[in-house]
Amino acid sequence: MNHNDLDDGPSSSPDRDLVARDLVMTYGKGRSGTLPTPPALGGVDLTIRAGQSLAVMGPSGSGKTTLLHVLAGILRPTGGQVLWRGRDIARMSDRERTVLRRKDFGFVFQQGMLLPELPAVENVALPLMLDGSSRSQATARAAALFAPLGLSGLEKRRPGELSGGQAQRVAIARALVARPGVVFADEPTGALDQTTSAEVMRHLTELAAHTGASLVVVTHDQDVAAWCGGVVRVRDGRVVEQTGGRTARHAVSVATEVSR
Ligand SMILES: Nc1ncnc2c1ncn2[C@@H]1O[C@H](COP(=O)(O)OP(=O)(O)OP(=O)(O)O)[C@@H](O)[C@H]1O
Repeated sequence: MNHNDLDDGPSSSPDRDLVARDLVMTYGKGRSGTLPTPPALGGVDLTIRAGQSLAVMGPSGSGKTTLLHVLAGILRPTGGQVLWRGRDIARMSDRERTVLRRKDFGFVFQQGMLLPELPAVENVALPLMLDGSSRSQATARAAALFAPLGLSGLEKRRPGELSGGQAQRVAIARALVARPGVVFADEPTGALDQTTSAEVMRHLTELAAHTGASLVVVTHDQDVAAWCGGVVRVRDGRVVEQTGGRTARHAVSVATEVSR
């Protein structure tokens, strides 16, 4: 099997750090005569280094998903900067942010969000085709990810014919196939049992580490967070603690396994 497309390995480059500076996000303005809405993010500074994997944890409503969406250019912050490759994402036009999300970022959501009518391999190939690859090229590159993710033989299945864990592994392949700089995952194992969840996290952290992508995972689950090299704790829209900062713990083992 040829894994040449995956063989760059993690590297560190300040140019590929994702940096948040004094991020503020306030939803709505609050009705006149009422108290102003408290900000969902109240001034967040955070650096996600190239190849680093970080879990974002915190109580419900603390601002985790808002932070992920602002970092990923899905939401425009009320204040502050998100710097990526020398540019401030927060100041980009909607069109530029759409292109950036397609080319530079990958996404894994709680429910895979796969297109139900397409076979698994075409779901994975989609980001490459949107970026101009031919169907045959895109499908070949997508298919090469199935074996490392333990999905051999499932290429032609529709999402409805996959288990929850298999569907999430297909979503992981789709998130990483275009070699993004950063992968954002919001509760990627929220719908899975503990064993399947561990398997999905193993694949997600291994593939991200092997391709050199940074990884940001929002989770309530300590076991899920333990797969990441660091943890950011958010409370009331602020980062109250950051620990760790390594690449994913399986960076070395995957390099061996995937390159075999
Ligand atoms: N679209 C929105 N409009 C208005 N307020 C919002 C919106 N989305 C989130 N909020 C508010 O912003 C705050 C942070 O929400 P967010 O979803 O980021 O928290 P969270 O930590 O991800 O929560 P959970 O763990 O429950 O998913 C909450 O007070 C929430 O009610």
